[in-house]
Amino acid sequence: MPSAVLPIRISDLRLTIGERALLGGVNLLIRDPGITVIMGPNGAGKSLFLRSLHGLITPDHGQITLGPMTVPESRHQQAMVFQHPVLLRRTALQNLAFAAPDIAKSDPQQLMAALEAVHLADRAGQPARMLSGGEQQRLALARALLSKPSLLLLDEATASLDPASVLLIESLVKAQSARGTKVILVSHDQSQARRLADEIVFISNGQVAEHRPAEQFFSAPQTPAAKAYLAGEILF
Ligand SMILES: Nc1ncnc2c1ncn2[C@@H]1O[C@H](COP(=O)(O)OP(=O)(O)OP(=O)(O)O)[C@@H](O)[C@H]1O
Repeated sequence: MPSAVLPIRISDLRLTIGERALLGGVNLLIRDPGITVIMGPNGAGKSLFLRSLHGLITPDHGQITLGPMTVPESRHQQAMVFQHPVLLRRTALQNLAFAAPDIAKSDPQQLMAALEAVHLADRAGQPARMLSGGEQQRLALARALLSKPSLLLLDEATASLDPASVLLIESLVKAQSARGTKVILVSHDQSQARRLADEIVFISNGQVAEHRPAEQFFSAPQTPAAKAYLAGEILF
């Protein structure tokens, strides 16, 4: 079944701070389920864009609709994972219980199952903030998935993890996508984007420069900015 948040329509999204247009009129139509990877140089506006989708930032201008919903209306169907997870000073299990009090009351076994799914069942009673970076990120993902989101947003969620942790998170994200959750993730990691992406959105200077199927983007990028980015040339 297609995700309830599709299609995602973004029209003329603008955000200016001082004299700088950080988002300079983003237009994008995401129709397809699967995994959309957002790429682009540092400072291009990828995080601002993702945060706008999640309602953490209100742009000055423009519209976002997700299926029939506005951002506030779809918010309870969305979950977001950040590069640096924010966890409570409680155990791993208590972090999940706090995020999902209804489940904690009605079906606490589900919380243990969520920990098992991210290979953290044996860490249930440990303080979350004492877990390693990779373990904390797995816990953040388990927390995000508890709500069975229609839209999962990840902002460089694997940027500081070791290869095994990266692959585990990727496999969980792929499995969630296969269950019908629309996934939009920001990544600079070209190998990761090739492994995960159905399509690529390339953002440059606060605008969408390319939006194409992943294999086409990687084999024949169209814009000078995307060509330079993929070639590892620094863009300022
Ligand atoms: N609250 C803010 N006030 C002023 N400028 C901001 C603010 N938040 C972000 N910016 C600027 O907006 C630009 C885009 O930021 P954003 O975090 O979206 O970039 P990004 O594409 O995610 O970059 P990176 O790949 O480095 O994470 C950057 O130049 C950043 O400095």
